Amino acid sequence: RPKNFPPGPLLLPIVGTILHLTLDNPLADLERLRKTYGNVYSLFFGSRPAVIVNGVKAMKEALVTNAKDFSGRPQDLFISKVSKNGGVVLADYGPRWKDHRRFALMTLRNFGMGKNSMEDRIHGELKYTIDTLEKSIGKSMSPQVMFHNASSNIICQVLFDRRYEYNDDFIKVVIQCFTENAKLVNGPWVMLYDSFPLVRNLPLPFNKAIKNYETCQNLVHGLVAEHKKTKVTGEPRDFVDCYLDEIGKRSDDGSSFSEEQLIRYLLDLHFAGTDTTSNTLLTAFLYLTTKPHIQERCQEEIDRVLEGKDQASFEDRHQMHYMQAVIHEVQRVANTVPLSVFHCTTQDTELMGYSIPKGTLIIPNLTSLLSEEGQWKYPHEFNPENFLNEQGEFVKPEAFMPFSTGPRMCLGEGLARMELFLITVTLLRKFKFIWPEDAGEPDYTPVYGVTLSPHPYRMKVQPRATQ
Ligand code: HEM
Repeated sequence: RPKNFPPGPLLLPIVGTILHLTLDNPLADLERLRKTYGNVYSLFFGSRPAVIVNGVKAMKEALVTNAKDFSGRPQDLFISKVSKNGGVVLADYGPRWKDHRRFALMTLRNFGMGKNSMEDRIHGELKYTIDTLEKSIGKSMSPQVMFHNASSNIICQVLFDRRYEYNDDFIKVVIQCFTENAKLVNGPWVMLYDSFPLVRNLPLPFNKAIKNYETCQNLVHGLVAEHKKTKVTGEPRDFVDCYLDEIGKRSDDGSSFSEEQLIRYLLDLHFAGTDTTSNTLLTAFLYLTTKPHIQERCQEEIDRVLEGKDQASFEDRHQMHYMQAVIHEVQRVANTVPLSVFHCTTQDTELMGYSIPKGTLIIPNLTSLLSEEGQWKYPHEFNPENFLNEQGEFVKPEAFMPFSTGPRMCLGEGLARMELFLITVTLLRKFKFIWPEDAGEPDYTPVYGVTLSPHPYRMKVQPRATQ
């Protein structure tokens, strides 16, 4: 370890500290190491040094106070190879990332306003979700495909101005690729790829992720080609049109906006906006279905606040303290992006008194915040009281950072929060969700990957008597 580098377990030649991790799910090991070495410690993936950042204090010092030093992205990991360093999620800290991030935030904001607002798009998609659930009344159904397609369609409407039927081949292929890659990318084979350059050319399972990415790239390429044929300059229908207009505007200044970038950017946004939201919704309905007293209390609040209204609006959340607490508690236990997206130091820097050289891999362990002792009333159980004060009002503890923090924080947070609220409230208002008698004990342990997801489950659906 370099001088004054964060401590960590014994380093072995060639393997580094990799033997301290269970490669198919290292989360429990990372917690065990935090207990031994403190909130800032180091690991070596082969010869590559990494610093694991845990707990609110260290996370804020790194990602907010010293944001500039800690906002890079490593450029030589497997995922960067898969996406050929394009897009925004994995772009290194610098002008290309900044320009693209600003552009996406502005475009998402513009599509959030006006007549065909984001709320309308979400409610539009909810009609199909409701239809799917109505067809399942009296039977037990698996909600996986439904929630993946709903989240995917909401972002597809913003990106491509279109939605897909739930059995459409395009969307089936894309979602299959996304869900596979979400598990491959933080999985054991990729960990080996990132740690040991010698294995990179072997025909190991990580090559499937590259193929999946290429498949999606080709499909999206077709959509961009179609847009180019039909678009009218200055009258953007969606994100693709806005970006193509932007390429036109910036054609002379050596800009980083290009069609190749656009395709990777679309895949980034589509993936980042689908797998995360749908896995959080799956977690929400797993808990709501298996904890009927919580479901009923949400429904009482929803009925009271929405009495006489056709549909929920995002503004209604301010009158729904309990519902808000439940959704946030779902996000806390869902821990959907457990190790965030890996960061990297942009220059030699310091963290909690330790020295960290430029180029060090930084792993923000968001898991450590979401169950940090001292930050939560009930860190290790599902309990909406974690977000309620003595008066029963909704409060958000500072350790609630499922979207991370600082300049690289999730740029889809606003959209994701709106989706989670409107979808959960609308479905709970209309239906009662029941855990099937023959389904056995619910399994709350998540399946590990770059995103965590619940194990597949089934639920029964009944129309609500009040509807
Ligand atoms: C429950 C849903 C979601 C969760 C929990 C989540 C969480 C995260 C996290 C932890 C990061 C990494 C931040 C960092 O590196 O510090 C991230 C980045 C990102 N997310 Fe989300 N996300 C969600 C939904 C969305 C949606 C709906 C979109 C699409 C609009 C989106 C787009 C992005 C993008 C583009 C980045 C990269 C930002 C950058 O590198 O500058 N996310 N998200």
